[in-house]
Amino acid sequence: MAGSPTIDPQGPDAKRPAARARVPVLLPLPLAQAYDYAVPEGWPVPPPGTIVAAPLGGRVLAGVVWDGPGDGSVPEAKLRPLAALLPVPPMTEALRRLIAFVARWTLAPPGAVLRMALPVPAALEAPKPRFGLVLAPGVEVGSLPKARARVAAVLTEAPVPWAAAELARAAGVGPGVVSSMRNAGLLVAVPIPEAAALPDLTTGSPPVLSPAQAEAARVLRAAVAERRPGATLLDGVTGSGKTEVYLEAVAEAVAHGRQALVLLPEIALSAQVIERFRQRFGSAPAVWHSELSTARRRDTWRAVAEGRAPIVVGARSALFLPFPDLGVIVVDEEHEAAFKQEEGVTYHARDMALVRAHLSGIPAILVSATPSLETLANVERGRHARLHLPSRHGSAGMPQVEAIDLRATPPARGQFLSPPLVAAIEEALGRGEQALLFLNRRGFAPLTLCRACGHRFQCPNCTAWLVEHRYVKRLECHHCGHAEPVPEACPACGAEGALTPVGPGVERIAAECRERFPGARIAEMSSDTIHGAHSAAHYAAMIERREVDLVIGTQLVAKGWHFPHLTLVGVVDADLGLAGGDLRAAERSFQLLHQVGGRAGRADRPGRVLLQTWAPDQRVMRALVSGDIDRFVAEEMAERQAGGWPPYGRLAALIVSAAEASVADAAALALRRAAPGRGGEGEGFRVLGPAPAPLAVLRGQHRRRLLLKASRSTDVQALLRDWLSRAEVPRAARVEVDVDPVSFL
Ligand SMILES: Nc1ncnc2c1ncn2[C@@H]1O[C@H](COP(=O)(O)OP(=O)(O)OP(=O)(O)O)[C@@H](O)[C@H]1O
Ligand SMILES: [Zn+2]
Repeated sequence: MAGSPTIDPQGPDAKRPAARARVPVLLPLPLAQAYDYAVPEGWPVPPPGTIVAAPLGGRVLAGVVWDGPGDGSVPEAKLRPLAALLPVPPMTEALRRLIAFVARWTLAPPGAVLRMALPVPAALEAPKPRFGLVLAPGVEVGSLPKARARVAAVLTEAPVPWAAAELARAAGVGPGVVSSMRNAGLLVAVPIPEAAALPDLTTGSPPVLSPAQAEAARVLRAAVAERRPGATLLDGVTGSGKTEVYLEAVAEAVAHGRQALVLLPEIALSAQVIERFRQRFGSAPAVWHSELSTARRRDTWRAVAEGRAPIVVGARSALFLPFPDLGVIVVDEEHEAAFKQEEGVTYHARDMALVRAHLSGIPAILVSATPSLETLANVERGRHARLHLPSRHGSAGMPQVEAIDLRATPPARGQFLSPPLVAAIEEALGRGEQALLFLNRRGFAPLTLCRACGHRFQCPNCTAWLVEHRYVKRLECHHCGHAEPVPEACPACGAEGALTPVGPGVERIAAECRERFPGARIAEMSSDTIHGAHSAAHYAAMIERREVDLVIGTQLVAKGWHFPHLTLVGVVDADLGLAGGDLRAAERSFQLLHQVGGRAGRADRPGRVLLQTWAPDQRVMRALVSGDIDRFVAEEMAERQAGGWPPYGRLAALIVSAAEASVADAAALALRRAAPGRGGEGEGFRVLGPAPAPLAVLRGQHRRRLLLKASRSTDVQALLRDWLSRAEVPRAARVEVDVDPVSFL
């Protein structure tokens, strides 16, 4: 051993205490980085992904051992020790990398993203063991008095742990009998295993697919079976069976013992959709959305983490659930703006679903009858594959779409349904079929004014009119929730009885219909009448049972529903979505109206769609009438490309807000001055603004917007980070960053 260095165990090092292991822990708070913690002596060093409890200030929080070296800035002596290792499966590397990616992409602190992945602290605690009663060994049933014998008989017949109350009920005795038997040692408590059985997903039945459906299903099944990463657009007209096809991909994942995640816009998470899963698989999927109770969230989160939930159907936040072994991600209605979270971490769930699938090395399926231009551009670039279903299933054809030119056949004064639409409704009702009138505006009238002095009712907190809601007799702001009673007299001039509603909301259309079609049974469907999945299901069932003739609704009824007897769709104001200069106004209007129209004639009777418009020659109207989606997309793409707008360019918005207009202006100006490049212009990018946001005042906050417009190859995040670090924004102002904005309010 001569020459080799040796370590003297008695050397000076031995006298110092062994260096304590330290691990970085990311906590679910808006923190930019993980903090270091000491691993208490005798503990194994927890690997990245371990869910731990760690002290911060005076409290103890659940966090995740993070990747990479810690920041190392805290001297060892000051390092606080971990409080506990929590009894939950570790967070997978794919999910940790997703969190890091979302944080980088949206410029949100990683801890704020982590919070979305640890949304129910209660799920991280060990489930409390539950106990049930069984018969003590050796008890002679025959020797017991009558009441006790009845209890013993139940337990002999069904020797499983019983809850005391249930046992008493089953035996037909009072609860006192059970507790006295327990005290006497005749019954003993044993732990009840957690209700953890995997649902049986084999009893449902798939339909016989058409050749086109079967071919699409085959391709998707193969991708899932082989764990082939990459995204596929599954498109096809409304009612073509896209859902049936992606359910096959889900079935394939489940057959391989892997999990499947299906993301839906919150609004589409209806009982009807869940029922489709139940029918296909024989068992209900796990459901995840914002309305769940804490208990349901805790159970579902744990079931997912422990691999006991093979299929999860959820709104965008389901993207951050702790799947140990995901096999496929489906994003249904992928074009929906609702996938973008607008508050807090402003992420786009469709885009980040693609990231999660990529990080997990699994296929993603994007589903839509009217795909987003973003997705279509990715198909064009060869980044996504595409499967197309060309026609409606079975005998159902596409509905016939016609525009009603309001200039030629205007509604009568003070009314909103034109003579041709009224005639079509009468015909449909006369045939015993159902009609749907669509208007994407809640309430009775979007504006109230005084005929005497012209006073308009405006929200005191927002740049917005107050909307009259006649059933509750209130004027409401749809942005901040401000509400006030409708006054008798004009607050400006004092004139009485001079207040006039201007324009229609669904309540006003319903009123007009009640007058015009006195015998018709009318259902109004908007978020004023429908509170949550339960009441939506109630309405849907009434419509299915044909207890309703005429449905009047907002976008709540536009999507996903399948009502076989509904043959006529009337769009009250087809121009509504085109107002305002939003980049995506035409695209979104087309998608929405096409979806609404797609509710007509889905079964054996032909459907008809009537669009009331003042501009029948407008591009969107022509596209809807001709049904030529490809041409519309080509025209829209050409415009975006010419202007360098998404999907051919990139955008990021900075929204400045402050209680004082002058502070908002000063902050916006400071940002403008610090803008990257020369005068806000550089290689591949340009800063636009500041300008007052379309909602210049919202909830009492004055708002200004700046827009960074860049080429696709520009590193927008790097520009933004550098920009924000240099800008000296007054403390009283707030700056929000929205990368890839979807809303321009
Ligand atoms: N092969 C099939 N056999 C029997 N029924 C089918 C088949 N394909 C589709 N259907 C039925 O046709 C209707 C429309 O299908 P589905 O909802 O899957 O279409 P979709 O393309 O997802 O529609 P949308 O885009 O409007 O949501 C459903 O009631 C579905 O059960
Ligand atoms: Zn308001």
